[in-house]
Amino acid sequence: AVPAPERAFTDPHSLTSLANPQAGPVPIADLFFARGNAGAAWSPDGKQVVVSTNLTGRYNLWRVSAAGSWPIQLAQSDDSQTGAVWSPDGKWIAFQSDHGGGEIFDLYAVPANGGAVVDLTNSDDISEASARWSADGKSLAFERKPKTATATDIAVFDWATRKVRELTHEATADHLWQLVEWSNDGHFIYANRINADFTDASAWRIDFATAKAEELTPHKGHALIGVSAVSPDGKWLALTSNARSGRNEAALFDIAKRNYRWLEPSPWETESGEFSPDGKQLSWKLNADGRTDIFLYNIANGKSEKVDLPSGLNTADGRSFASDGRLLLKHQASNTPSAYWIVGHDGKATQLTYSALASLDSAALPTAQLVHYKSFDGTLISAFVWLPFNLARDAHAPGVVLPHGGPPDQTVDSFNRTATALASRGYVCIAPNVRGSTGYGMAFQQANLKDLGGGDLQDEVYAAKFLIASGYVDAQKIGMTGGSYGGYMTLMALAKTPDVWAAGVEQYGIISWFTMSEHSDPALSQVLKLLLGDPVKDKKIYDATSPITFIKQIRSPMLVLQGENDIRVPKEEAEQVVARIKAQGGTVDVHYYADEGHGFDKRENLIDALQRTVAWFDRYLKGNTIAK
Ligand SMILES: CSCC[C@H](NC=O)C(=O)N[C@@H](Cc1ccccc1)C(=O)O
Repeated sequence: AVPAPERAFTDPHSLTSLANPQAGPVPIADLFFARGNAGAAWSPDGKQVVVSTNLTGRYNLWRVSAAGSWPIQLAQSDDSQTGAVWSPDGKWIAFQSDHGGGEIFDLYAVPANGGAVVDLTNSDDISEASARWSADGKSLAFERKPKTATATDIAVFDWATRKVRELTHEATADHLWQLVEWSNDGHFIYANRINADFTDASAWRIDFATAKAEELTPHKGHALIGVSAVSPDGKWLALTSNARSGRNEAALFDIAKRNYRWLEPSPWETESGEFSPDGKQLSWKLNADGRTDIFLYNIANGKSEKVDLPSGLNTADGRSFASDGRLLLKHQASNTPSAYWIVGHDGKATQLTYSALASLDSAALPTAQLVHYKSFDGTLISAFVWLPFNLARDAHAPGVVLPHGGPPDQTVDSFNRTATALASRGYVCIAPNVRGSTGYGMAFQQANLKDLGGGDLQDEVYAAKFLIASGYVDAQKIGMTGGSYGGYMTLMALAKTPDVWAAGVEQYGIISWFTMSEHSDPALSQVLKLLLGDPVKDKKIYDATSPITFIKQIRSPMLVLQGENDIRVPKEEAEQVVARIKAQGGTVDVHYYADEGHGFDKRENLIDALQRTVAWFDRYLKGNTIAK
């Protein structure tokens, strides 16, 4: 068994469908009129907040009074506007935007009181993103990646001259730089240098004047050590490191003495956040099996207090402290769409934004419950299960397994529109955190290395078995759907374990790691070398882990959904899936979304993709030809 935190095993028979006279199929469009939130930032005076939200069906910037007000749209575009940061003089908001999901971002700025948007970097072949203002407002540090480069570097934009100066020049092909923030005195920029498969990282300090970069956390072997903030007096770093236990742990790091003060012991992963403006507190996050809470650590007495928000997924988008110490946090849960909350000096949390359609009553929405089951080799797997209301335990219900992307990622207790749509229509859904997922320590995260679609696929199969063992689900009516690595898993599942699955919906999934290494973004081709080895020397591994090797065995109907501009899993993958299944006489359908990249962003496409998914499962798992 792969080592991971201890959890109690769940008897599948203990799952019990609740009676709920209010329950019924949630209209799919309503789920996407529950708007999303893609980042928020305080104004320097703490009176206003800028939010990236899709109130219009597009992620644009909106300004809202921190005391609560009707939101005012600052900028409009068909393309998503994210990463908003307010200039220190309060006059400008810088942000990033790409074209049609193609991930080649420019940096833009919009006057905070309204006015024309300025394209700051205006470069078609270089991506500029994640801007951070220097405290004097004269410079913006940002992450820079030319389209054909393997590495992301750090550069600075001079506000007065509009000139860009590159600070780092990554020499290896398999490392990238992640910008964190400036020191208050403007002398340094803090950043993380990370290897492309996210198994090794170190905190660095870059001298703004000379561009000299110094590694602050050198270490032997592989360890993930990342800085998330620097204290206002420049003495401490907020660090997250797995060097001590193999699990991410939040720590304070004394820059002069180069030593650690670990915050709170926990069997679960913890992550450092930001310092309060007075430097007395550090925020940190506890991730207990996919449910997260924010805590405030008092640096003087070493005690932590939990921020009082409802249970679920409580997160900080970065830059969450206002200048007077109030906190801006995001809360969501499986039956609650995300919203921003402000935590006052008295610790009381007040909801700032309301994004759900009034008709989406949490009490009528299926809620996810956390379960734990044993996989083929005894490894304990955590999963969220959505059990429909009013369901008879008669082994008649269809079931759907929802694999996540990554592979290093985690299904968390978020508002999951796919699971809600399906569970409200009688599908029992399960979203497992299979080996390879984050959140359970590095040994667990690396347990699918060079074995993609091996042990991790078996963990998905055991998720299906868990549903069947509950007594609710018909073993002949199990489907799978997921995006990216989740799409890969769907292809691998229907091809390698065809007896288990009656239908699949693969969204921008990978059919061949060989063609991926030719067509994917150069940075991701490097990732493949770390995950699988060299495509020529390690051909056997590439063959054994590519769905195309097993595609002849696919028997169940497959729906393919793909963005035209995806640079991570390019359209060639979807085209091969369709061509191969058609050629062997199988059932396959496909829909390509123009102006979409890796995942769908535009409301009409999100609605369309979920409607097609539900219709596919209604047809092939329930035997209905018309979707409701
Ligand atoms: C160490 S995996 C890094 C790849 C990246 N992960 C996180 O964002 C990613 O884009 N993953 C894709 C799938 C993929 C994996 C490897 C190479 C290309 C694509 C995903 O979103 O699941």
